[in-house]
Amino acid sequence: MDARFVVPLLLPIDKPRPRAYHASLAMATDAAVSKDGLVIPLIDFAKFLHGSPDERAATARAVLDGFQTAGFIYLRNYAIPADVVRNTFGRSADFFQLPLDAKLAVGWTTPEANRGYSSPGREKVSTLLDSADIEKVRAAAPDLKESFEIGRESDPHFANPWPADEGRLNGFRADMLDFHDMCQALHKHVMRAIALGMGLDEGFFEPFVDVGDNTLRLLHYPAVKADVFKVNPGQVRAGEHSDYGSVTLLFQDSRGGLQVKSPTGQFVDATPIEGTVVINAGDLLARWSNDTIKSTIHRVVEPPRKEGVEYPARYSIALIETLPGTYASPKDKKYEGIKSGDYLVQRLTATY
Ligand SMILES: O=C(O)CCC(=O)C(=O)O
Ligand SMILES: [Fe+2]
Repeated sequence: MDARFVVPLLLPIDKPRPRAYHASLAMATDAAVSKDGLVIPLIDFAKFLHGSPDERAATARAVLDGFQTAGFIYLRNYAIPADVVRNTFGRSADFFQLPLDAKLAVGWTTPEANRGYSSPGREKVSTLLDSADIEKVRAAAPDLKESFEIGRESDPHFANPWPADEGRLNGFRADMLDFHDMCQALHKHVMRAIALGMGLDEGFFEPFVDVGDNTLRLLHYPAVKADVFKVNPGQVRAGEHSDYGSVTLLFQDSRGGLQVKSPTGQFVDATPIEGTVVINAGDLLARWSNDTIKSTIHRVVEPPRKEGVEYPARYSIALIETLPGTYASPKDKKYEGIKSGDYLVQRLTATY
């Protein structure tokens, strides 16, 4: 994991915005979610990728505004072809159908490596920071999920453990690395939009994201008896948490269950919308932006359609990227500098 120092920005990014700014936001976005004071915009990213300078600027401001208000956005036309996303979901299902011992053979080892397979119950995401506290909630209600983490393939210190390239898993590694590359390109465009939205040079973040230190995370929430959620009221598929990195790209299937905490403290459904990717800001970006950007709590619970005795499996794929520090003047600075790699290891150590 590459360790980079926090770079404080000296830019007043929270100046009152002129009226025209809000008018341009209205043009660039619809709402994907609007409930209990939580408005998550649905943004046409083609207008950033291929639009006129005015369209690009308005889209960049909409992206930043979404991260500053909800902490979440939905993008459509984000330039990863739909059949590539579909294929990646299919390959992910192939992986999780392997026998348990084959998956354990490529098991997750350490927070520093953060690569490999975690069986159901291994990881407990939460808003807690202390390992003993997390252990208590894990024992009471383990997360009903399994995952496979894929890190940067060219990392000089850590190698990705790959399942044998045969049978159903033939070509799995190549497909995952291709998808990892496409996500990394999208991540860079999103960071360019954030920079432009902030009034910075578009390439401002490039030196911090050029290495591509990100984790592609395949997630499988197995089919589960519906009464599991009734017997244990604290039971969830993934506990409430915020993400650790800069931004997370989240591809979800059509099952539903993802919920985002509203400003009034209610969990609101982040309903899947075909052809979109959900993107949320993580703790490092919040910290780095002096909390002008929100790292919003979210979780995965039983699906909203509560018919039948068993809920079908849910799959999702997340790309999590780490990053380095925005404050108007040194006295406004809320956090000390931290290396992104050290921060991630600190959080992962408590979680596993
Ligand atoms: O599976 C999902 O929809 C959410 C996953 C998530 O929040 C995470 O991996 O951080
Ligand atoms: Fe998350």
